[in-house]
Amino acid sequence: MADNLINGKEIAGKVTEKVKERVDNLKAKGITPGLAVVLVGSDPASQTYVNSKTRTCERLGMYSVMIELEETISEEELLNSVEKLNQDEKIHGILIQLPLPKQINEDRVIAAISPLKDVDGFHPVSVGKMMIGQPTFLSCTPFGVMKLLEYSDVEIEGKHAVVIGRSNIVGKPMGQLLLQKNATVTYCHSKTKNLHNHTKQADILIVATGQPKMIDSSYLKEGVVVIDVGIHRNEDNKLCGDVDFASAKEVASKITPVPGGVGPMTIAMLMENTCLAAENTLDK
Ligand SMILES: NC(=O)C1=CN([C@@H]2O[C@H](COP(=O)(O)OP(=O)(O)OC[C@H]3O[C@@H](n4cnc5c(N)ncnc54)[C@H](OP(=O)(O)O)[C@@H]3O)[C@@H](O)[C@H]2O)C=CC1
Ligand SMILES: Nc1nc(=O)c2c([nH]1)NC[C@@H]1CN(c3ccc(C(=O)N[C@@H](CCC(=O)O)C(=O)O)cc3)C=[N+]21
Repeated sequence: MADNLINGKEIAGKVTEKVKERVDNLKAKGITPGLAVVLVGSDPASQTYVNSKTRTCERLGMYSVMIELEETISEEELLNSVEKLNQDEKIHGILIQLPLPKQINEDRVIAAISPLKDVDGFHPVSVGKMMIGQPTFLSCTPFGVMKLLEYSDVEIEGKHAVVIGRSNIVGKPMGQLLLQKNATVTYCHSKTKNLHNHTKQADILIVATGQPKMIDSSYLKEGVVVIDVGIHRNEDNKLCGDVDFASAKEVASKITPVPGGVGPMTIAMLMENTCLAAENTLDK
């Protein structure tokens, strides 16, 4: 049943094509959108994402720098690097790859990013604006999921959307964006009782639990749209999501795979946000 697949890779390609046009327009005006990716330590998974971000920048003709810092760096040193990037006119977007090592307070580092360059949408100013429906940088993963739904002609208004997960970067903003499109939203999390009862009511189910293959067809209503945000790499280097794809695809009307679902969209939205950050400097 390949026909119920939501092809994130393909949709991300369409999104980045549009970004490319905007990049070309900006370049004609003398501005090259620039992204700085800060990577602390050498976690191989993080390295993969970071490489793919800088590669996509190159493909779109954007400027990108990768700043690699030692695992043992102090919070103060990291804050100094962030401040330098805040001041750097060639840099329009700053992404600090999470998680950070234990000695560093993530909240303080995120708060140090200029909200004008917060292309991840993690800064409290961006989150606050999103909550009250003002234009701002939206967190790339939930923003990417909204784009996936839009491109796949999934109706949201009046539908029951169930979000499993309530992290600040995925679950929480995800529910808000669906609410803004007039879905009825239920949040589930690790303390939720009778998870099946909630998920069985979902017309749209967003899974961001960080638990490999946790959601199988027993959690699903026939015809549900399933979006799998999860990403895990197993022993033999194969990727899987938080959804048991083989089981869920038999019941879902539409479903995202892993890889090739939400992941590529996260990167596409990061490019769009960086382009927007560069466009915003024109208005000043
Ligand atoms: N594709 C992409 O671009 C991205 C993918 N990811 C992936 O998405 C997934 C979620 O990421 P993230 O939000 O950062 O993860 P977190 O670990 O921060 O959050 C997981 C959430 O799931 C809830 N949860 C955990 N176990 C259960 C359970 N058994 N039943 C119900 N709820 C549960 C937790 O509840 P509680 O709050 O009670 O602890 C928590 O709210 C991960 O697999 C991650 O790798 C993340 C970012 C981007
Ligand atoms: N500040 C910050 N911002 C992030 O957006 C952020 C972060 N930190 N920390 C880690 C998570 C994870 N994340 C992914 C991005 C792309 C893919 C992606 O493109 N995945 C491909 C597969 C890539 C592969 O082959 O490994 C796919 O799903 O098809 C996955 C995961 C962003 N994150």
